Amino acid sequence: MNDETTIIEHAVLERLDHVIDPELGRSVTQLGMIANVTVIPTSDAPFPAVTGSASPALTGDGLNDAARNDPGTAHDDSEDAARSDEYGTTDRAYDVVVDVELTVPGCPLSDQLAAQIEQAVASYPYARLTPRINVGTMSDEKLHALVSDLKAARRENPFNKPGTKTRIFAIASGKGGVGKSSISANLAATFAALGYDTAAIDADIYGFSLPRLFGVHSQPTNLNGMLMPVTSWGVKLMSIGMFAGSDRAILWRGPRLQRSLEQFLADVWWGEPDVLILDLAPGTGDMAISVAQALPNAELVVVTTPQPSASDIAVRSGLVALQVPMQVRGVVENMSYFEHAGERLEIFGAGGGERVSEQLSHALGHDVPLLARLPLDPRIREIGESEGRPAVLNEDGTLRDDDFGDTFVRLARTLIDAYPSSAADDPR
Ligand SMILES: Nc1ncnc2c1ncn2[C@@H]1O[C@H](COP(=O)(O)OP(=O)(O)OP(=O)(O)O)[C@@H](O)[C@H]1O
Repeated sequence: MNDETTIIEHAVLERLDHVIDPELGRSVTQLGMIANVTVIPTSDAPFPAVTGSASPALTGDGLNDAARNDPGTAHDDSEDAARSDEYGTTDRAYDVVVDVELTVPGCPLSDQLAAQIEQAVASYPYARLTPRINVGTMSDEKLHALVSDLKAARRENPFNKPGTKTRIFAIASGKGGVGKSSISANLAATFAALGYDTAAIDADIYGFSLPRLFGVHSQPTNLNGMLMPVTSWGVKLMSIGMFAGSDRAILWRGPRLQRSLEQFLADVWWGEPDVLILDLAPGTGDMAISVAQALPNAELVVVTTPQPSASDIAVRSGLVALQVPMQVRGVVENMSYFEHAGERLEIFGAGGGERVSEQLSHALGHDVPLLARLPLDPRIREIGESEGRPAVLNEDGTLRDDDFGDTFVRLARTLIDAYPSSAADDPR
């Protein structure tokens, strides 16, 4: 190996530092996924070049100008320029063989990663580099070490650590069928579309809905016992429903379903999302207590429909905050009205959201506002359940530019922009 190939090899490795594994959120070099980089002069290229010749890269008409300007391959060009001055490399051509080791064989994101690595290699501006990517799989030993590292890193940054940046919104309802899952899915999709790194957990173990609402049919990747959430519509998702029917579900879950939330938190690689949405099981039961224990920072949002039969029990789901350290952020009234010929018909009556808001404010001693009222709209069911897309999104994943979209954007911003009113002086 001559000096120049060594320099290019280092430059390629530096560029690969900027290639981020989409699932693990770390660079492929940091994860040990680059087993080897070999730089070989291409046989039919002019070699060696005349040292000190004018460099096309430096005069602005060089190779890969577009790639140089790509922020994804941001790099300290002054160092490269010095190298180019020294070696005059711009008319040289090399094959760059990159041996990539994936964490699991047949990783669904391997094509995406390979393309990013190719782009990073080809973006080197001072020589013509032809990437040759060999994709393999990590040895069990290496994978074991990587997963141990990740687990250690995760322990340093759990969701319940004071000062964690992740805001956790737990969506609760007194009874089933009021739209808690639909609201969880649409709220998560809204946060993601607004640019927040967003995760969602289906904590409704027996009545899971999120896979269907997000059109997820795949299973999470299992990295030696650590699971990667499945990303859909920009949201990192985890649900027991992704395992239904598989042997792995039974093995992983065991008989202790009530401890599922802790397992979702402990066994899944979440990184550090800005927002975590929890779709709780209906009722006032064990799951809310589990959430409060595992995630004391969680903020509860209570969903109700307008009729008293729903709102009375919704109040009880909020009163759980009297027993456990959990902040109740507000109330969302769903199926509030149906718009027909310009008129708002209150099919399920009126006032449920306000009643829940007033009663919880009174009982908890701080303001529990009515945050939003959502219409009864058949598209919520049709798009969510049949098409596997949260109805707040257009087909291209952008937010709907109408009342429905605006309501969710306002709800998301209200939740994220303000901290719970009583958090600062809550002695718990
Ligand atoms: N605003 C709405 N307009 C029309 N249909 C809605 C609306 N909100 C929810 N739905 C539909 O109502 C049904 C129940 O909604 P969803 O599953 O979200 O409720 P849930 O409270 O999570 O119920 P469960 O806890 O039983 O899963 C679904 O078919 C859903 O598509």
